Amino acid sequence: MAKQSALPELKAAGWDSHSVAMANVRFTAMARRLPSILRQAVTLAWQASARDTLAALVLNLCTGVATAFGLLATRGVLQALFDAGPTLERVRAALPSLAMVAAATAARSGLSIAAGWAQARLEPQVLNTAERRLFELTTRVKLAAFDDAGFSDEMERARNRGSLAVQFLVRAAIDLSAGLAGLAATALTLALLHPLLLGALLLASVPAAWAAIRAARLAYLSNHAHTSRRRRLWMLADLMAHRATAAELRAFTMRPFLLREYDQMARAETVTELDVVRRQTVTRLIGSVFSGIATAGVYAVLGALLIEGSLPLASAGTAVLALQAARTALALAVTNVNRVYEEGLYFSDYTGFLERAGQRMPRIPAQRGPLPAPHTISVERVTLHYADTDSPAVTDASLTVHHGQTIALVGENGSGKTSLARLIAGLYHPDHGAVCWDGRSLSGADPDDVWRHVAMVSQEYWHWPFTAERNILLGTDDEPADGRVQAAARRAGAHDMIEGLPDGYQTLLSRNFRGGQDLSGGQWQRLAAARAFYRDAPVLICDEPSAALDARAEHALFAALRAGAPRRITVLITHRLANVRHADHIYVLRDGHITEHGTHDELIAAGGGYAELFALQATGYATGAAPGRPAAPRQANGADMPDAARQE
Ligand SMILES: Nc1ncnc2c1ncn2[C@@H]1O[C@H](COP(=O)(O)OP(=O)(O)OP(=O)(O)O)[C@@H](O)[C@H]1O
Repeated sequence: MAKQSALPELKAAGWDSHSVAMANVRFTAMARRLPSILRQAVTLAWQASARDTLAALVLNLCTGVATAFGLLATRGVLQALFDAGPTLERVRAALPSLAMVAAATAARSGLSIAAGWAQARLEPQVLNTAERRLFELTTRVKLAAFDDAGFSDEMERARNRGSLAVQFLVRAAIDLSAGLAGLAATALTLALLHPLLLGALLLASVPAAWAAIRAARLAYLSNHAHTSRRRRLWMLADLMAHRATAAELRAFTMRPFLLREYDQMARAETVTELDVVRRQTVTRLIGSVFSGIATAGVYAVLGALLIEGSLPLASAGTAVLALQAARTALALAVTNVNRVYEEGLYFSDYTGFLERAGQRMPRIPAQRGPLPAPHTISVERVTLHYADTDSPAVTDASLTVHHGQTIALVGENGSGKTSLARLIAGLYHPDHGAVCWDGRSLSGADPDDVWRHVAMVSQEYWHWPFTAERNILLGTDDEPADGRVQAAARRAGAHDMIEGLPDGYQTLLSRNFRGGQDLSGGQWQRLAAARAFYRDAPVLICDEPSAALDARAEHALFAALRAGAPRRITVLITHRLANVRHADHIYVLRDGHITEHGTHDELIAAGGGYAELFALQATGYATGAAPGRPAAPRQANGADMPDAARQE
């Protein structure tokens, strides 16, 4: 019996309902939507490059005019050839029209090539514009938005398919303009030959257009319904083919489990896709049958007009050619109506995301002048609730810290230390209470203004795939010439390690690129600390800055932090309590509440939770040390510290 998937069912997110509703609209409503999709596509293309958009559209229009011109010239040729008289004279009489046919054909080819060139130039510009607009928002939205699973899903759809859809949509819209121009040209020719033929042609176009739009809708609906499953498939594919997971996957013999999960998802996905393909094929088949019947009807009308004598033979011959050209133009138009509609649906994911991301932007206050570096940070009875969680991560917490002071946040896992630090740094805003820098609430400040003053060594730092030097310079536009990078690396104990890399500071730190190198966890952490030292910000937040460091590096790092402390406000989070003894004030958190606070000595004397945890750790280090008494320091002095930890 097949095993059940170990992963929980995915729920549809609330934000999704609008696009489900949109995708479920009826055929007529879809047809009504097309002009608005086209308008948006042309607007975007115009913003990317007005010149190339105009060129592509006008050149396609001119191609259509050349087609009509060519067809009407053909009628002149046929009229001359079907006239009474000797053959040579008839051919001679047809020559001017023949020359016009040749000129129209050459013009049509030239114009169509030029239109293709304008379109080819336009497409990458459109993609860049669309992506740039997306990334402007994703790098600016409130951090809290990323806690909402729906937002991440939506962002993924907009990023992976949505921005590509913009490019495809513009391509389809311009191809559609070419198809429509061709269709208009042939329609005009037919209308000039006999108005009844035009009506018949328009009727014949309906079934093909219906089939195209319905097939597109089916594909979108299926894709839409399975985004979550596809994400899970990609996630599994990533887990099975990634350098970072390769070792753990083997050590925990996870291969059968992951492959089984993959099989289950892939099977369900294939069944769905085949179902969509079957329904699309049936739709296209019905469309083709009706389209064929309608075309036969058009030729029947043509025959009737000819027999009745209301259409001369030369015009009938031209009408046959025009109908053939109309079929080609119709096929182009219908294919691209299909594409425009389909891409328009994905495009709505993109525009919808832009709109909703726009609503999650931080509120920039009316100008109050730049926020100066804080002398005092006060946290006033703050409570923070993450999205989709039942209980708050921080509850009614208050603290104050002044320039030159170091505070430490300690407590068990999940007690709210990182969350409180994020509030202090203005990365999140509290639901209740306020975080104030010199009396000014961060909720009313420009976030960039706040972060300018903050350096952060976070618990989960990213391995940025840049050179070692750029990893330290991150977030600055500095030209690294004055030795400050090396000085920061020395303070973080990273200089010797970087010098030992094949290209020193210019070594690319990513194995995804040729010649790139990777670092150990501790080496990356030193680099993260060097980045914070380089930034030399007035507020320094260190969240478990030494979790991956060896004892010597850890000692050096904390010595460097202490040395620089008088120049800034330092917020320190660590589970190694020996490192917080020097803090001016220690706050102990439990379940989001500050349960104790004071200096190390005060907290030890109080004999509460901090004293208990400290004693527990101390006994682990000092064999024979009595619980409640600190362990002997691991380094009596800084003599064997790497680099210049005592430089600050
Ligand atoms: N982005 C988030 N979205 C939802 N819940 C979160 C988020 N970040 C943290 N939490 C939850 O908030 C609570 C506090 O987390 P926080 O990371 O602040 O704890 P911590 O004290 O720093 O823990 P640790 O010592 O393990 O780093 C935890 O219950 C955690 O699951």
